[in-house]
Amino acid sequence: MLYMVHMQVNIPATLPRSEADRLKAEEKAYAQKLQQDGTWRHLWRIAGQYANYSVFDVAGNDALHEVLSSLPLYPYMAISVTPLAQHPSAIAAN
Ligand SMILES: O=C(O)C[C@H]1C=CC(=O)O1
Repeated sequence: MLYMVHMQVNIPATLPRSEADRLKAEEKAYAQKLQQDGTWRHLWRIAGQYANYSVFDVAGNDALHEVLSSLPLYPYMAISVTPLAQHPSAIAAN
């Protein structure tokens, strides 16, 4: 199943820079692994925001929750999820 996910990152100013940098590096490595294995299909920065729109391809709600809650930056994210269905006028099979 495909899900569009909006992630807004809110790292508190009280978190030490070294810890924030470590979490960002771990997040990048994990995000790239998930892109390589096809789970994280799209990752787009929202211009002007520390936020992204992503598309995930996972088995269902529980699998999506497992992936999202495993993200290193998860404790500092506000996440919203939109399930996607096929559009009858789409010419591409997704
Ligand atoms: O930067 C972000 O949007 C948050 C998160 C998503 C991928 C990644 O590397 O960090």
